[in-house]
Amino acid sequence: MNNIVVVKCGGSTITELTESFFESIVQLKNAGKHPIIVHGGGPAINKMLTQLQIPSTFIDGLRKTTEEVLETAEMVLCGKMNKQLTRKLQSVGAKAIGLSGTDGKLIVAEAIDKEKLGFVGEPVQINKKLLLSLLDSDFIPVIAPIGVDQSGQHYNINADSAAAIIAAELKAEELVFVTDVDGILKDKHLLPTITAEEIALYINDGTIYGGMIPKVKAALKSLTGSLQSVWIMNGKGTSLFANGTIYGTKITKKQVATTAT
Ligand SMILES: Nc1ncnc2c1ncn2[C@@H]1O[C@H](COP(=O)(O)OP(=O)(O)O)[C@@H](O)[C@H]1O
Ligand SMILES: CC(=O)N[C@@H](CCC(=O)OP(=O)(O)O)C(=O)O
Repeated sequence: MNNIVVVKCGGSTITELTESFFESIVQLKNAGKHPIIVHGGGPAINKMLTQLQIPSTFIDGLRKTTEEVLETAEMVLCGKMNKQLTRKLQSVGAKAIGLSGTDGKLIVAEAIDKEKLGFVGEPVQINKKLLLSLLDSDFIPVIAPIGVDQSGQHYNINADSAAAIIAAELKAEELVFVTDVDGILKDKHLLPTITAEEIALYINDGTIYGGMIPKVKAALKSLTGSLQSVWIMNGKGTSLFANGTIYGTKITKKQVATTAT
C-alpha cells in the first residue's frame, strides 16, 4: 500500500494539540494518504507515578521500567492517552480506532537490557496484516507503545521507536515526529536538515540530549527503502502540513538543499 504517513504525537505536546491539528490528519486522509498515529505520554506517566509515589529514572531518554512502572505506563498509555486521542480524532470526523501494541500482537518486543532498563522493550516485529486491513477499511489507527513477547510478557516501548518500526515495516512515505520544539536546535537555532553524521556528532557533544536521543536514533533506524526523510516538528498551534509544507527539521540519509516536502 502506498501513501502511508506515520505521525508520532509526543507526550510533551499531546494536551496542546489543537482542533486544527486533528483536522489536518483528516485532510491527509481525504487527500488519499493513510495516516497512522503512534503516541507517547511521558509527562502523563510521570504525573501518575508521582501520585502513586513510584520512583522512576531515565537512562539516555528511556524510562527504567520496573513491574510497578510498567503497570502504570500501560494504564496511562493504553487507557488514558490512547482513548483521549482517539476521541479527539473522532470529534473532527475521523474513523479512528485506538489500539495498543498488545492488541493482535501489533508490536512484538523483546527486552533491550533487562538488568539496566527492566521491562523496556525493543520493537522487533509488527502485525502488518492487521494494520493494512485497518487502513484498507479506512480506519486511522491510534497506537499506544506497549508491546508483548511470545510468552505474553508486556513491555514499555519508547513511542519514537514504535513509530519508526511501523513506518519502516509498512514502507511508509513519511514519518513525522510531533513534539514540543520546532525541530532540532543548535545554539538555539533550528537546523532545517540534519544527516546521520551530524546526529552522531551532536549526540557526542551534548547538543542532542534527553528525549531527543531516542527520537533521532529511531529516525535513523527507520530511514530505509521508501522512507527517504523523517521530520521533527512542533505540535503547538499549527496544523500538520500548513500549505503542504512542514516547518521543522528534516532528517535525511544525505544532506539535501530543500526544507519542505
Ligand atoms: N538539540 C535539541 N533540539 C531540540 N530539543 C532538544 C535537543 N536536545 C534535546 N532536546 C529536548 O528534547 C525534547 C523533546 O523530547 P521529549 O521530551 O521526549 O518529547 P516527546 O514527548 O515529544 O517525545 C525537547 O523538549 C528538548 O528538551
Ligand atoms: C521506555 C520508555 O521510555 N517509554 C516511554 C513511553 C512513552 C513515550 O515514549 O512518551 P513520549 O513520546 O512522551 O516520550 C515512557 O515510559 O515514558
